[in-house]
Amino acid sequence: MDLGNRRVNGHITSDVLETTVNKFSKLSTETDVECKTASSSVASNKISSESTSRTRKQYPRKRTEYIEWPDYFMAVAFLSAQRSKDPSTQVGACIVNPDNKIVGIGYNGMPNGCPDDDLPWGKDSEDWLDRKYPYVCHAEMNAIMNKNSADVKGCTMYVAMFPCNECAKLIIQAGIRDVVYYSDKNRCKPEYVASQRLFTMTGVTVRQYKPSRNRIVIDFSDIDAQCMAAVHQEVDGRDNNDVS
Ligand SMILES: O=c1ccn([C@H]2C[C@H](O)[C@@H](COP(=O)(O)O)O2)c(=O)[nH]1
Repeated sequence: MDLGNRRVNGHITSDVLETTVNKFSKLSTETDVECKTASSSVASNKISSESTSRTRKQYPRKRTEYIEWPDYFMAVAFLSAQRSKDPSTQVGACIVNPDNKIVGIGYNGMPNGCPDDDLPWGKDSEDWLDRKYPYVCHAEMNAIMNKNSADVKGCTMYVAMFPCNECAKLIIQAGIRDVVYYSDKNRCKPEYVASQRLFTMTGVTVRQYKPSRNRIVIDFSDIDAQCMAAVHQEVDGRDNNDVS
């Protein structure tokens, strides 16, 4: 069945989904009216007025403060960045397929098996080998390497920073077609000018993310405040016992 879904940047827009849902609910209401009309020939006035009110049933409306797809994916990238141990810049990336499924997440960090404490995290040492740059894996690279699907062809990458030239190469080679970034603070540096060149040549679309809200707060007490209070009580109790 053709649901009439429209895609923007490979994503089904929520307004289209809503229209589709409305189409379906209209269809079921019309069917309902037909059934009621047939039965009304044998029913009393009372029954027919009951059925009219039933066809106008008002369901509780959906929640409207839900986060939109782009905010959701960028927030996942930002949350992932919080895993980074880089003291100056934390970057996160989230790869999304055309069905709005997340297929890879990554943040900047040292390669697997390299202890975080044995490598430098600074950027100013005189000796290049004593800086973080030769060692750290970029968020984009990690997101691609961490993919949980066969490939990431035709996907969109949401990333906290405009990708550098090395990441641009990886993005292109992996078949990612769209990049949505948040910060462009480095864009005038040569390696970022190079990435823009590569993206333009290969037709990878790049756009800056404009958040529809300033903050997305994760509050563990949102779902079950009582549970949260109980957990705190338990932790406080344990702390008090430790002291005595
Ligand atoms: O496209 C990029 C560019 C950089 N990163 C990472 C690499 C480093 O850990 C930091 C940059 O450190 P600065 O101190 O800001 O020079 O960001 C990345 O993941 N992706």
